[in-house]
Amino acid sequence: MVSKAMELAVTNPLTCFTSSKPLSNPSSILRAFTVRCSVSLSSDRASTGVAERPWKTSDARLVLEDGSIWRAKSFGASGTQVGEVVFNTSLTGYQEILTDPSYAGQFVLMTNPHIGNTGVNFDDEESMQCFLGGLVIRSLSISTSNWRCAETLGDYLAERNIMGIYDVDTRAITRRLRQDGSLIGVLSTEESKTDEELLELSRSWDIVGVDLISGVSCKTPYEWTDNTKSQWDFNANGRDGNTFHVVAYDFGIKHNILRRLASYGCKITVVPSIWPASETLKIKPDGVLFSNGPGDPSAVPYAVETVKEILGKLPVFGICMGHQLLGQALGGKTFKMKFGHHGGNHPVRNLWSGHVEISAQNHNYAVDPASLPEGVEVTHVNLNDGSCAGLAYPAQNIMSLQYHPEASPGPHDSDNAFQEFIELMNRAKENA
Ligand SMILES: NC(=O)CC[C@H](N)C(=O)O
Repeated sequence: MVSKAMELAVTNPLTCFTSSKPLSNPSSILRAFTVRCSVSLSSDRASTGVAERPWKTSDARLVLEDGSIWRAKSFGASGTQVGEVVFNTSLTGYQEILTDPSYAGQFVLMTNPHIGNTGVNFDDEESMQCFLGGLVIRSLSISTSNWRCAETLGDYLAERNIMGIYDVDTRAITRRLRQDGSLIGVLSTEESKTDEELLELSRSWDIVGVDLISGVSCKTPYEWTDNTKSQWDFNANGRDGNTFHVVAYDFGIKHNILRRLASYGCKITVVPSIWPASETLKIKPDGVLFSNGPGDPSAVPYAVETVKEILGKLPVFGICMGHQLLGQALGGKTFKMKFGHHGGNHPVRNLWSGHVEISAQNHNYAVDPASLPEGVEVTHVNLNDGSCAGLAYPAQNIMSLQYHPEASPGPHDSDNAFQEFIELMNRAKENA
């Protein structure tokens, strides 16, 4: 009997099924063997050292809330997981993406079809954990070839209990997300679960209105001392060597924000998302950074209150979630975008300098500039859709960016934003 979800999927022209039936044509068997044998070699290698079967058949499903069912092959962890599917257009840097806490609750679909070729190493992590819901890719590399590779991507995900699927039509899913907007999906390797059950799960879960930052923030304050390692450091000219003390609110902070601040000479105290503003003011830092973080910025009013209490008293810099919280604290509103911006190739115009930066982005929400009060300036605009990409309120030493000057992964065009924050702190110090 054809299930309801199957029926929906069959009637939907974009729905993709990968056959798990044995192939009858000998030349296609040979083709399948040559292509897939190596995949199973790489994923089976870790556990047994030998390939157990010549090719892997589809053993996983991605069920989207629109009723479409995408058959795929699993790697990493197995089980059933629900999340919001977003697509990321970065060509490189999957490990930084996997460890970006802002992806909590989301499945990241990489539009670059070839993933896993550099394996993973332990230097490129953006946090101590993978918080994302799962990884969706077209093709899992059959080998890893990088001098820093310490482990295969599949083993890394399995150890961290993160599900991955490959051999799925990521272009078709991306086109659907662009057309209909981000969709909730369920990834499952459990044959015992029916399509209807998975569809029901996808339709009963939501990411809007949920506080996700409390699940990824540190629990106690700590000092950060590492800077960008000398072999990777760039843009070192022009740093004035002054030391500024920055309190960084960890709403899911990426390590490269901390590395870049340290490289610019900052001494950094990282504090949890619920750290009271009064405690920050007591420390008397030179400036405050409000970090990136996952989820709906309008679902964390306590963080907006903290930002409000600090505004006007110290120079502040907001990045992504931090920018959205600042927008709200200044009286503005945030809204959910259709499918957001996720990738390392987003053009942004700096309205003050006129320069265009190619930027790294990862957000599903944005600040509505029309909701902002007089005096607050939109400083940067995303050139793909005209959305607000940066704000400033010079009278109160406030600056913020919707995107990622720390990149990681992504181009370094926007690194100068850290220098601007240094100058903001410098001016405030001189005028004090
Ligand atoms: N990278 C981030 O800080 C993400 C911000 C916010 N959670 C969004 O999705 O819009």
